[in-house]
Amino acid sequence: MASQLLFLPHVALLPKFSPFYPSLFARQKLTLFHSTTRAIKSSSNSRITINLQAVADACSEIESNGVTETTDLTLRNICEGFVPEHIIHRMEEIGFVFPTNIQREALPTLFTGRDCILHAQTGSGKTLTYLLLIFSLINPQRSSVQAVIVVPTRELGMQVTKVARMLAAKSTDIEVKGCTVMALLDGGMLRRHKSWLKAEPPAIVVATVASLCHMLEKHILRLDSVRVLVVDEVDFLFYSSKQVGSVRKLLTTFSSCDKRQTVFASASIPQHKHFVHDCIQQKWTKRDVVHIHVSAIMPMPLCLLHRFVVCGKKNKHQILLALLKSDAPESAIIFAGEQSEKSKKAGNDPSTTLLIEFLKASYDGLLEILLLEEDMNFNSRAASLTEIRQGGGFLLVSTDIAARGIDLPETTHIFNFDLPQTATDYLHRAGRAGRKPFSDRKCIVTNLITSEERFVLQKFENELMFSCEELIL
Ligand SMILES: Nc1ncnc2c1ncn2[C@@H]1O[C@H](COP(=O)(O)OP(=O)(O)OP(=O)(O)O)[C@@H](O)[C@H]1O
Repeated sequence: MASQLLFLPHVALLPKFSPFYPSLFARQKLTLFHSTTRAIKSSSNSRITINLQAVADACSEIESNGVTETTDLTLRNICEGFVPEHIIHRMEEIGFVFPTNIQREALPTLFTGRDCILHAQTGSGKTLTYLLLIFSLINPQRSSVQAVIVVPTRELGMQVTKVARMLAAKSTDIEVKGCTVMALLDGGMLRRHKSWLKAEPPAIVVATVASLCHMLEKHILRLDSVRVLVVDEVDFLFYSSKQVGSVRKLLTTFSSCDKRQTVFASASIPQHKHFVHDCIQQKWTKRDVVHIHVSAIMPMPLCLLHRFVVCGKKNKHQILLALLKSDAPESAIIFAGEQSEKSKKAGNDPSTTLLIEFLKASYDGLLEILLLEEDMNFNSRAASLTEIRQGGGFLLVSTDIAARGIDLPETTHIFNFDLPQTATDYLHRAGRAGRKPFSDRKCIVTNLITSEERFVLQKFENELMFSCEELIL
């Protein structure tokens, strides 16, 4: 570990216009971080180089200096008295024993009933955080919808539903009424859901915005009894021109912030001060909403190593193939850009199709080659993810549809075959790897870029405060 080098820009060198520019408190922590690190070497390219072991040491020092404490506190210690015993028992059976930083920092505040914005790195366990709050509040004896979780995609909805159902499943030795969880997602059987909602409303609904609003507009579902409303990947929903109107309506017209506890979650909340201000002004949350920002000085998980390879458009496929051979990932996601309207009109094949065809013809490794993209029908999309979750290694070729929230912990490598559009997209794509909270395994993010794209990658590095090393093949 100590031999790995990591580059972290000095606070004075961070671009102030960056949406990820840290708050004053975080800047003070970053300054403290720099001053406590002895492994600083001067560098000519406006960056300082820090030994990774020193980073880890300095972090725990900062953490014990008021950010988080490293104690033997368990999730049970935090949840007892709030979350029913059978849920705590299930949680431990599944293997969730010690809290991650966001769980340790957020749960005590959530249990006081305050609205919260959970802002923490990818793979840091935000899902379990808000689910534990939900289980602390709902009463399975009551036949009404008591918690709603809004997600941007069907895939993320299925995943959250699965975790909620796993926690709610009755333990064999404990007799309790089970709590029902409905997945109300785009592409689902809405007619069946209508009958279910009328006959016996589930306690928890996990929904995509369009399906949820459809049910609300048709008065098939009401939010009167909802005690918690969670919006996961909140920045994505607010920045999506298709969904933002419905999300606002959901937060203010279909229900009122005074009558519910509101929780927003994401690894990226650009302009977060502005967002908190909007939350209060627009009555999306109560006035005393708490912004819980974990790892404010480092939005990117430390377990990710970033590198780039400069290549021409013509040899990109071959370089990818060479990297797959030399890196031998356990499982990998290859991100390709979405096809432009212009390219569609010209009758070109999308980048994803070309990649899949190339890999099927040339890759002779053991990993299964799979595709996930918006243009596939919902059944094929589900089939790809089911295949992945059945085990065995995979090479998933995908657009940004797989970049948000999808949890495939066996992913060790990310390849940006095409660079993402924004630093936020980079953060979420990269964050599909390195998703085992207590593992010190390093995962690799590789960017295949042309020499002209180097400055775009540099911009992402500055905004997200990480550094990419060049790999010369
Ligand atoms: N306390 C815990 N102990 C062990 N593993 C945990 C714990 N909490 C969560 N995990 C695991 O960590 C992984 C990431 O969790 P989760 O999907 O909630 O991350 P996230 O913060 O929502 O990430 P993203 O921002 O990318 O959506 C999951 O595989 C989950 O099972």
